[in-house]
Amino acid sequence: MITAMAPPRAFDARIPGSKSLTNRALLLAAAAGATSVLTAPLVSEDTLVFRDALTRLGARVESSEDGGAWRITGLGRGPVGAGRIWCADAGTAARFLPPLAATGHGDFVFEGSTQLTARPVAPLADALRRLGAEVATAPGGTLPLRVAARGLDGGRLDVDGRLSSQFLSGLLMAGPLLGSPLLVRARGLVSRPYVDMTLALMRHFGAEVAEDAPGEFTVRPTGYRAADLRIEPDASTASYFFAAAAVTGCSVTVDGLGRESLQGDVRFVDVLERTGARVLRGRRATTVTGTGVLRGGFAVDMGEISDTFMTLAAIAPLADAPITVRGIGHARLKESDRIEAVARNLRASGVRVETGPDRITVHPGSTSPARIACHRDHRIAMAFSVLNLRTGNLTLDDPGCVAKTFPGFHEELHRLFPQHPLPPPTARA
Ligand SMILES: O=C(O)C1=C[C@@H](OP(=O)(O)O)[C@@H](O)[C@H](O)C1
Ligand SMILES: C=C(OP(=O)(O)O)C(=O)O
Repeated sequence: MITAMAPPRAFDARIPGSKSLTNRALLLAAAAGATSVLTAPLVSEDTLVFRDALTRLGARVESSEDGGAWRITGLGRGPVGAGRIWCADAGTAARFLPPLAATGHGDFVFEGSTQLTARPVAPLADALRRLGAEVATAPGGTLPLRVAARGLDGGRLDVDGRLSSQFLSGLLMAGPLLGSPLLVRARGLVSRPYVDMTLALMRHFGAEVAEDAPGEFTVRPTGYRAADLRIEPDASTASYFFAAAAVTGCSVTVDGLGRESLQGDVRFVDVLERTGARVLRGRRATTVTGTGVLRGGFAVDMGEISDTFMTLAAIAPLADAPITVRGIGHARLKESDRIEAVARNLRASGVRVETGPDRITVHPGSTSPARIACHRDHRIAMAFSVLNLRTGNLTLDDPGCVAKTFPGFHEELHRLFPQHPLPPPTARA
């Protein structure tokens, strides 16, 4: 007798817009001379702080009545005036906005949270100084960063890209507002797909930028043209829902995130495929179907998609053999030292873990009850929530920190997987 297998339960996950696309599009629209409309922008701490910062720098941003679109009327040049600009926890604000400010005229001071202040901006400050800008940072090369702006000419520039790609992205986006062409060469660049996203969006807003040789760019001083853009769902955020499919043996589809996505993190599904999940890559949607069993016994370089390494590392104890992630040294400089944060939390729940400067190996094992230390890092909270769908014995010390990129994370995970506990309203974003 042949018995038909029941098809896996299938869900559509509602994933909010990409942070990286939203903040780039906000900046480029604010630098353009007319009005641009962004549809389906991400509404979260990182994008609201970026939007407020641009408003302080002189752009006008209005929300549609349902909040589903933002209308941005840009300046057509760099900002003029003076002000203190609050960047909160947003690396994109701290690294994209100072180069924009340097192309204007006035006095701008960029400040951030204690967490953001611990993250480097020195390579960016150095690059701006070499272009002739007057820039000061705190003694360790961190925020607060002050720009005394009086317009900026282009020129030839080497940028250190080993710690973050955001320095290069920020400089490239300022390029069309300079007085002459900018030729920039990046050394040791990490997170390359984010630079491709920068180039694609700059071109969408009318810029002329070319990659003359790998890592060498020319930006022409054309200014920007207003343009409309629909923001794709965030691929890093989608990784938690795809991983949830893999560990629970169901099927999760994210609409609007297809194989032509501008986001490198869409490649996280290739890594899940190595664990045995089935992946369907459509032009406009991606589906992951899991088996509930994870195949381990491999090493993978996630240096280009490092925001998703914790999604894999957190579920790795469920695999049948060790999993090693390498190439992720720069993940130590994000909202937390992410290699240490993942390792300590897994060890606290009884899992064997080894780390190196740019790698982590997680061994199979069952987890004992533990309180997960989030370090105010949204991705630690979201990644360990996926592991907990299977183990049910983990609690987060700070569930509200997901608000940096997905304030509704707990509600959406709970809607699809009711075993995910909803934190009390006071602990939520
Ligand atoms: O440019 C961007 O939008 C980003 C670049 C990446 O940072 P690094 O270049 O510092 O790795 C990524 O981790 C961050 O979440 C967003
Ligand atoms: C590293 C991150 O953010 P950012 O650098 O933009 O603050 C992130 O969202 O994982």
